[in-house]
Amino acid sequence: KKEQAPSWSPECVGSSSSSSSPRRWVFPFWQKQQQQQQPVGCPSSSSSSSSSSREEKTRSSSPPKWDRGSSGRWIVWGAVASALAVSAKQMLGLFVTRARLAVESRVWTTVEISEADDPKLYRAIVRWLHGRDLLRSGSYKALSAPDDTSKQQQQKQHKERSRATFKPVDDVSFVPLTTSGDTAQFVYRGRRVWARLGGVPSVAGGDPIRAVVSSMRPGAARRAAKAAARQGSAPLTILISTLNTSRDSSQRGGLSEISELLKEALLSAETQDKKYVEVYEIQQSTGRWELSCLARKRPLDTVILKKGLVEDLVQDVRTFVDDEDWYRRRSLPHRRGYLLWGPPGAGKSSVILAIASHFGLPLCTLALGRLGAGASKIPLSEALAAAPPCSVVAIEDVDVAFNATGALDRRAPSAPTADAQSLHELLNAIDGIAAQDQGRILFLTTNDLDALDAALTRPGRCDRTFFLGNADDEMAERLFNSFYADFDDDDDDDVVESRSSKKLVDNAKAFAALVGGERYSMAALQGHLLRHKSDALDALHSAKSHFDPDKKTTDPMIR
Ligand SMILES: Nc1ncnc2c1ncn2[C@@H]1O[C@H](COP(=O)(O)OP(=O)(O)OP(=O)(O)O)[C@@H](O)[C@H]1O
Repeated sequence: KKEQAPSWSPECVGSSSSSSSPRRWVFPFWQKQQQQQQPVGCPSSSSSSSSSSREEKTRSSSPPKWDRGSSGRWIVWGAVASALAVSAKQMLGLFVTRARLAVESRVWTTVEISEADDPKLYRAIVRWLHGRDLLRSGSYKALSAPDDTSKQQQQKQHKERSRATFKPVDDVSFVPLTTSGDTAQFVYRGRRVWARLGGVPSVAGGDPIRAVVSSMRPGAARRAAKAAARQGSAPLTILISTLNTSRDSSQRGGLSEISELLKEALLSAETQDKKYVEVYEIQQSTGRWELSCLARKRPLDTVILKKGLVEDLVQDVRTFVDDEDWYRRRSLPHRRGYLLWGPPGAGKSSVILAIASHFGLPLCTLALGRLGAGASKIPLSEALAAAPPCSVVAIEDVDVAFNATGALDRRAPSAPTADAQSLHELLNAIDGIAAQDQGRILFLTTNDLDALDAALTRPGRCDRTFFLGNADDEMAERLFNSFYADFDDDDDDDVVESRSSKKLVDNAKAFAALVGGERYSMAALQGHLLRHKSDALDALHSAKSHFDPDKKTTDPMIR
C-alpha cells in the first residue's frame, strides 16, 4: 500500500495507472515537458528516497521557467498595445470632436433651451413650432380645452356651443407630444433656422474639454440619462441654430433673430395661456410631473371670501413673486407655504386655482395616493423637488393623510407607523435641504386644523394660515348677485362686466338675511342657486323652506 504513488504526485499527472488516484488534466505542452524530464519507470520512482521524490515534485509541479516568462512578456505587450490603441482612439476622437466644435462654433450660432432650466420657455417654443406645424412627431395628447382660436372661429363656435347639449364643441385641444430627434427647418425673419429636439441637456458652462471627453466616453450616468430620455422621462432640450453670418468675431450673427423668435413664442404661449391654467399631476411610472389638463382660469372675484381675505392673500403672493432677488441676495430659499383651513365647501380648492390663474402659474396637484406604494413608491421629497419651478403646488386634505397619529408617533421614532413616516417625509420634503427653492408656492388644505402636527404648520413650512369659513351675510349677498346679474360680454372675451338692478340688490339682501350668519357653506348656497339659476325670485322664495333651520333635511348640500 505504501509503495503506491500518492494521489497528488506530479509524476502521475495524466496517468491512469493507479485506479485510486484521481485523474488530473493538464495542458498538452506541459505534459510533453514532463514526459521529456520523466525518468523511465515513473510509477516505481515512488519507492526512491523521499527527499529526491520531493525535489521532483517541486520541479514538475510548476511550469518550466522559459514558458512562464514568454507568456508574461506576451501579456505585457498585449496590454501596452491595447492601451496604446485605446488612447490613440481617444486622442483621435478628441481631435475630431474639437475640430468639429471649432468649425461649428465659427459657422453656427446655437441656442439651447432646456426643459429642466426653463420649462416655461421650453414649452412655449415647442408649442410655437407645433403651432406652425414645423415639428412633426405626429403624436398628440388630447385635452378637453380649446387651443388658440381666432375671433371668427370663437364666434362660430359660440353659436355651435349654444346648440350643443352637453359638451361645448371647442373643448378639445391637442397638446403635441415631443420626441427626441424631431427636427424642424424653417425661415424666420429672412434667416434659415434649424430646431432639433434632444434627449439630454448638454453640460452647461462647464470645462469644454471635460464636456467633450464625457461626450466621447459615455459614463453610466450619461447612459442612464439617455435611456431615460428614450423612455420620455428625462428633461428634453431644444437646440435652435442658424448660420453665423457675422464677420466680426466678437458678434454672433443670428442671435438677435433667435431672441426675437423666443420672445414671440413666449408671447404666443401667454396669449394661449390667458384662459387656461396648466394642471400637472405626478406620474408614478416616470416620477415626472406631466400635464394632466388645461383648467379654465378662475377669476379671483368669483371666489367670495370674507372681506379683505383674498386681497391679503394676493398681496402676499405678489410680494413673494416680486421679491425673488431679495431672497437670493440673503441666500434664503425662494419658497412660500400657505395653509388654508375651514369647513368643507368653503372655497379652499377654488382659491388655489384662482391664485394660479391670477399669477399665470402652473398648478401641480399632489394626490398622495398617486405616489404608489412599496418599492415603486415615489418618495414625497423627490415628488415635491421635481415640481416645475415657479409653480403652485397643492396638497389637499393633509389632515386625512397626516393626522395626529403621525404626530404622536413622530415623537417615538423607534416604532414609526406608515403615517409617521409619511409625516417625516412631508416635513423634509417641504423644507429639507433638497427641497425645491425655485419660487415654489405650496398650499396645504385641511378641514381640521387641530389634527395637524405643529411642526407642519410652523412658519417656514406654512408661512401664512387663512381660515375660510361658512357664508356670512355679505358673502351670501355677493353670491346671489353674481348668479343673477346681467353680464356684458366685452369684445375681448375675457372682460365681463356685471350689472345689478336695484331689485336684484334688494333680493340679494333678503337672501343673505335668510342664509347668512355663517351657518351654511358657500358650496351649499351655490348648490341651491344652481337649482334655480334661471329665476332669482324662485331661488329666494324656495330658500325660505330649503334652509329652514327647524326643518330636518337629508339634503347633503345643506350644512
Ligand atoms: N368662497 C366661495 N366662493 C365661491 N364659490 C365657492 C366658494 N366656496 C365654495 N364655492 C363653490 O363650492 C364648490 C366647492 O368648493 P371648493 O372645492 O373650493 O371647496 P373646498 O373648501 O375646497 O372643499 P373641501 O374642503 O370639501 O375640499 C365649488 O364649485 C366652488 O365654486
